[in-house]
Amino acid sequence: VEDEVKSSLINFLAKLSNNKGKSGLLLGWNSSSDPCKDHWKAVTCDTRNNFVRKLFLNSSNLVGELDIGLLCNVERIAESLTVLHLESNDISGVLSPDVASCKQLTRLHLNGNRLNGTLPTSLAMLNNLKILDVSNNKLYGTLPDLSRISGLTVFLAQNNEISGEIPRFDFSNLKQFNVSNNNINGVVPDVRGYFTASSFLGNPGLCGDPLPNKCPSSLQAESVAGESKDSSKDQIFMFVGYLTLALVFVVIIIVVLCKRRRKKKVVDALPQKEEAIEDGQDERMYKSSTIESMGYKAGFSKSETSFVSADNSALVSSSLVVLTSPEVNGLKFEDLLKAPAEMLGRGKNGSVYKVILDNRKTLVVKRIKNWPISSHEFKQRMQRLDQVKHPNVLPPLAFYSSKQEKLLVYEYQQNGSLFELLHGTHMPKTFDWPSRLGVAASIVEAMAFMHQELQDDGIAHGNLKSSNIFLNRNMEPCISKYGLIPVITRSSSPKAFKDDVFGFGMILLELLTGNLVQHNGVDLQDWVHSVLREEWTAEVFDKSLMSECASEERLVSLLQVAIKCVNPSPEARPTMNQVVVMINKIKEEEERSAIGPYSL
Ligand SMILES: Nc1ncnc2c1ncn2[C@@H]1O[C@H](COP(=O)(O)OP(=O)(O)OP(=O)(O)O)[C@@H](O)[C@H]1O
Repeated sequence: VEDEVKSSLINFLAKLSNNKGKSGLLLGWNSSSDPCKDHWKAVTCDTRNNFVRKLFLNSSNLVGELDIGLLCNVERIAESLTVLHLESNDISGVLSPDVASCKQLTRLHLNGNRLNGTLPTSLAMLNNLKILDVSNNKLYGTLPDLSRISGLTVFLAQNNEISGEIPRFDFSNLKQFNVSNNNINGVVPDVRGYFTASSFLGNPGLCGDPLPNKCPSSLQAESVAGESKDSSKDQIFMFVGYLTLALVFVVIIIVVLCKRRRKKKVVDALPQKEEAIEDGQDERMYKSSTIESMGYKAGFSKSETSFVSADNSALVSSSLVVLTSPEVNGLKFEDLLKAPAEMLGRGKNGSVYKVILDNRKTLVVKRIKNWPISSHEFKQRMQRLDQVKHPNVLPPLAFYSSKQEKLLVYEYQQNGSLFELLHGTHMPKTFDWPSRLGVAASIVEAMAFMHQELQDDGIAHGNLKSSNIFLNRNMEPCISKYGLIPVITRSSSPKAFKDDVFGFGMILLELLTGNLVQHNGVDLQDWVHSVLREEWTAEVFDKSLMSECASEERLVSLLQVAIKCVNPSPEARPTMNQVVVMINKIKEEEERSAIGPYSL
């Protein structure tokens, strides 16, 4: 490490410790040794190039003054320093605008000191910043506008003397936000339900949702007026945007109209009500309707429907085939048709409805249009799937098949999907590390079982993702929609099974990071790789896992399994059986550590 870097680090620490050069206080840093090669205390370096990466000077009894320029004005430091921990000391002084030169900073922890002055607006130039914690200081002045920092996930500034209004933030990106107990005034911006009142309380001049005190209408109007003034430039962009959208919309309508005209000529079977719903002409019909009223008479009449067992179903082509699950014993098509139905979702290949039967049993009917699979093959597949039952796989309960559409009936899962559990706004506090590991183990066990049973039939899951994993009434994972993919030719079949392994790897990454598969246009696996390349492994993990002190060793082991599963080359990915072995090993280690060494 160059002399300039060394002397700047020493001077920075000396100033923080009030120039009291006591050796203990200075952590033994001295100019005759090397911060990286001699492993200075509290310093982490990049082993490849000996650049200083992280400084851990938190809780170090530092009572001096902060001079961030001593670090950030040295190019070699500014270009490599990613993490700076100074929290829980007694440091005074101000954070100078020089901080902006430390461009690589991802975490800046200054909380729990006596810092005063205003946060510099130049903080907005720290494009890589993810965590900024300045809480519990004596900061005043207004908050800088950090909305340009797209990756900021934590902003904490509570318990200061900050005034002015809350500037713009991208609340959808933030995982933690707190400005409580300051002197902030004005209207709370639209936090879209991401944060509760506790993030804003203790600011007498602040009002509006989610705070209990409503804003006086004059203030509300002022804020709207203010916003509109600020956003005059935005409005021009928005106008251009809307114009483009309108044009696209017109083009789409023309294309849809042309298509519909062509379709009408070929198949004239769908009744008009159905078309209206599918084209979104009458949204009100979705709710409190029945499947029948939604046009499920399409292509067949009620009188044609009949209850038939799986065994002789192939003889009756236009009937609901009820499979062997006892839950739907005696289900008739009429029962489905007359039951109240609610649309849960609609994709490009069909829609999903929640149906409540007379006996209060709640089902889900998935309707798939134009699935390129012959009715014969579809029936064979459903009946094969019916033979292969696993407690963590949601079996199809019944199905209907015609040339244009297929219907599939599943049991409704009221606890929602794994996707909602991980990324929804109502995430319970209890989705801790042991539960996540348990969920991963159950999914992979079930998938390995299904693969083993169905490999010869060439039936893979085909779309394994967290939104297709539901939580049953015991909060155990249940894999849904197994095998709902186009027919796989024998030659492509091994790849489909390895694609399931990829899907499972992505679920592991979601469980470990708490992030979405796609975020701001970046694929989760690419993001994870980029963080690992930089040797910032701990930064990958979900903050809530870190804060509950989950074993980093086992988090890393599971991460390694995930990385193997998402290998770009399908052949290099492990089989589901191999993944089971790897995950069970981690689970056993976890269980051993929970029992503890003395209880044996
Ligand atoms: N068995 C079920 N129980 C409860 N909710 C369900 C069930 N099946 C689907 N849903 C819900 O219905 C909605 C639409 O389901 P669908 O399967 O079409 O989801 P999708 O993930 O958008 O589709 P795709 O997998 O084709 O991309 C989702 O909100 C899903 O959570």
